[in-house]
Amino acid sequence: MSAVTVTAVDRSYGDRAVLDGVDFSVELGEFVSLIGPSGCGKSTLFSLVAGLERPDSGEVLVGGAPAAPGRAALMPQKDLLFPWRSVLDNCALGLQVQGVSRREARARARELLPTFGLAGFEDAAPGRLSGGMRQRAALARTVLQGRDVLLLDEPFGALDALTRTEMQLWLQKVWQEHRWTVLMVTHDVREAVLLSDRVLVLDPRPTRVHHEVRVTLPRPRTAETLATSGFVALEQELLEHLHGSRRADDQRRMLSR
Ligand SMILES: Nc1ncnc2c1ncn2[C@@H]1O[C@H](COP(=O)(O)OP(=O)(O)OP(=O)(O)O)[C@@H](O)[C@H]1O
Repeated sequence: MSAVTVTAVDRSYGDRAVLDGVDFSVELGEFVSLIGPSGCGKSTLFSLVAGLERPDSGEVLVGGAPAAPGRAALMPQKDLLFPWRSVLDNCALGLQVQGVSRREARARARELLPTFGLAGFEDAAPGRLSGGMRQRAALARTVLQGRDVLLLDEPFGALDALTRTEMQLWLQKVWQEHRWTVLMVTHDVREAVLLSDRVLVLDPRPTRVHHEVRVTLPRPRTAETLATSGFVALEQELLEHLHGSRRADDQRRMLSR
């Protein structure tokens, strides 16, 4: 059984079709990335998998059952840490919302924080953390919810290039240890290849998956992997498909004028 199955999903807003026949699946413990141009419906797709919205037609299954709130944990683009709560209390929040007592939620968060490089920062206010640390805290809060699937929406988009690479390598390490099932949206082709088992390219307006790349590069992938011919070839293949879909999108827009 797949962790996530999206079958023939359509979604429109008014008379505007955003998703049209989207099909894909994510296997248990797999790391899959979605890439596509801005505004192509990635966040809409995430809302459907998170069970926050329903498709007009088609089916979204998480763990074999229809998507519903509470099956997948969503880490939004902005970290949304509350400035007035400590790092520990921010991380515990996801569990408290599920009805876990504050004491128990804090204990579980305290246990996990060292893995996320946040030992010693439990009582700090989020404002004292670097950008990378804030993202690790937001990810800890997401992971702590103990859901079947993690949905990461451009988790490192706001970080500088050096911190971003560090965070990607760190995420790969903790993912290899824990084997969460991850579906990640990113605009960064390099990030997608570095982290994923498979990368799906979305063709916009209306959106569907139009190309899939399987990344079989051995793990752990390192900073050196980025320069290998195998890595560069995959990056190139994805860029060609991404630009191809962008060109097709421009043509469609020209024709509809
Ligand atoms: N609630 C809504 N009502 C009307 N239109 C919407 C709604 N939500 C999204 N849209 C439209 O659907 C399209 C897809 O939006 P969505 O946010 O899913 O794209 P995205 O790929 O996540 O964008 P980005 O990469 O910029 O974050 C956009 O054109 C957007 O304007």
